[in-house]
Amino acid sequence: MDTAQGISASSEDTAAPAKRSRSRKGNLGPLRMVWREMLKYPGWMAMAGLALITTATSTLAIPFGFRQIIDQGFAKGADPHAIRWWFAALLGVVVVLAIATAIRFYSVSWLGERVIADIRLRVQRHMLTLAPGFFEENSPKEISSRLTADTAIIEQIVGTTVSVALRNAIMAIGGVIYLFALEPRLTAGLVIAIPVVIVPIAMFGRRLRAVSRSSQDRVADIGALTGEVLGAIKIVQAFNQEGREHERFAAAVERTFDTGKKRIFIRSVMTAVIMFLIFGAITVIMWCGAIGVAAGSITGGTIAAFVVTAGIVAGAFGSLTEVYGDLVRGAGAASRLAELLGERPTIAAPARALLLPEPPRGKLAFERVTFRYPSRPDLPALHDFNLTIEPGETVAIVGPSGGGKSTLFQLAERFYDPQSGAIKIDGVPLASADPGQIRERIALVPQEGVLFAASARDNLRYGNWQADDAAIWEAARAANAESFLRALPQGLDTFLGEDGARLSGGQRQRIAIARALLRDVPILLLDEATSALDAESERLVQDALDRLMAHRTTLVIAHRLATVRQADRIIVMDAGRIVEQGTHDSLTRAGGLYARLASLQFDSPPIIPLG
Ligand SMILES: Nc1ncnc2c1ncn2[C@@H]1O[C@H](COP(=O)(O)OP(=O)(O)OP(=O)(O)O)[C@@H](O)[C@H]1O
Repeated sequence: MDTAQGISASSEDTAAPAKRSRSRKGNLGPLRMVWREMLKYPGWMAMAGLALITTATSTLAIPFGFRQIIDQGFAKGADPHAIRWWFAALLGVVVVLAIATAIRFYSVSWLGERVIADIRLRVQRHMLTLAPGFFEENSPKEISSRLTADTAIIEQIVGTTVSVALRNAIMAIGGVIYLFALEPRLTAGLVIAIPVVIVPIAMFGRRLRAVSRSSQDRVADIGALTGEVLGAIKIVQAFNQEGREHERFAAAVERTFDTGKKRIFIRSVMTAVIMFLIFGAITVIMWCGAIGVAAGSITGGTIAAFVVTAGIVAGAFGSLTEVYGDLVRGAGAASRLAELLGERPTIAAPARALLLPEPPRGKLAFERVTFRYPSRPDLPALHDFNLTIEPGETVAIVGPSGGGKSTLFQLAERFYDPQSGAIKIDGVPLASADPGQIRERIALVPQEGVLFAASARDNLRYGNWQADDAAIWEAARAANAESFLRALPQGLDTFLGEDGARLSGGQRQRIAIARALLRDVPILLLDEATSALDAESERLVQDALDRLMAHRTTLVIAHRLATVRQADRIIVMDAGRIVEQGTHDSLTRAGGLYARLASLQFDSPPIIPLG
């Protein structure tokens, strides 16, 4: 019974995270990585190994003790002293078994938890070194699932499967030897019976696993659908689509129910078959044994010991049939994690990185830069592009959507390397410098102020963790963020929530500006927000930006008239090239692309060509 439950339950349990690991069947090689991680903890491995051997041997000692007790303890006129001794010994074995089981469970699970903690740390640290381009081809969602689902599979391998395999192998081998010693003829019969029991169980197990897997997929569909619909609740309600969304959800739920029904049906049949096979086998053994007892060739104790040991052996074989499948799943998970770890960063410091000159001047130059995004090799985002921005100069970039404005920022930060040409900071080509040092000199203020799910304080000093509260408030004041920050319920300790959902767009921008002010670097890359702010917010943001840009080299993707008016130079970009440059007045007079764009974009006050 135990075995039946054990096998059917584990067939289903192990199927839970199996969804993503159907590839690379039969290849256990990738598990070497997991083994290497385990070898870092030899003490724990030794303890787990010792406890494993102890539990397996003491489990086998129990039927041996039973036999002695039944044959000697229950016999008429048995020696009470001997009875006491045998029972005490049996209790002793049980105590050892209990303690060793606890130690085995703790040490093996500890190893499982530790190994996945180490793998997660390694993968995350490695991911942070990869260039952003990698995450365009490999979705962060997929990677995060590798960090959770795949590591959970490995945890199961280390924390359960390996221990189950070793313990059951010891018990199966030891048990069969003991059975032969007990009753060679009955054992021979049993050895023939074992496959009769195991093969159908294994077959059912496989079928059940497949169905469980699709059951998991259906559950995942429900999760995805819920996330999608609730995430867009305003659109759903605004378009009166509640009924339709409920129908879609109902269909997904019913599909899940149908697969669930299939799964529980297989499991019910499987339980019946397993019960019949196991109890049938026990009955047959007992029957043969009873004949032996009647003939006086076997004792009652031997029969008892035989049945208990046979149960243990059958259970052990049953568990071993599960192990291989688990190991294959684990190998799939390990290979996906190893793939991530094997990914080489495309952007890295050269062996001998040039140091940027001190003190920083803040000169930024693009020299004959041609660049295509790796995923769009046919389309040059920048084409033989030349631009030099002198220290302290403010250059505004304008141009139609897709013209290559944001690409300039991507390259200045060295998120990508151009196919030809060079980008230089203070005369040093970025490719020859350490990306860490380059980025120490640049502050990026994106269009949408990116906020982390953390306190206001941590959001402000992101990138300058040494900043104390006085410095934070000073930056907040300069960024016109002080008053709303002071009004937050717990001041700087207020949790800003995921995506800073508790702040308005203008407030988020001012936090991003304060963050850049706190970093106090010579080069500023500023992507002005396109979203319209009300007049008061606009004034506050503009005022904050003026302070931020003062004395810094600034490259600004401009969306406001005030910005282009103040810029030392305006660059007009189209299709990856500079098509015009000059000041607002000169470009407006020229009546080219800028004049056209400006009249569409900067609606207040209207631009009247001066020419
Ligand atoms: N990550 C990317 N992968 C592939 N192509 C890209 C990527 N980012 C931008 N592009 C392409 O490169 C070209 C330049 O894009 P870029 O984002 O620099 O334009 P932009 O001027 O900033 O546009 P917008 O004003 O709409 O933000 C476009 O054709 C765009 O489709």
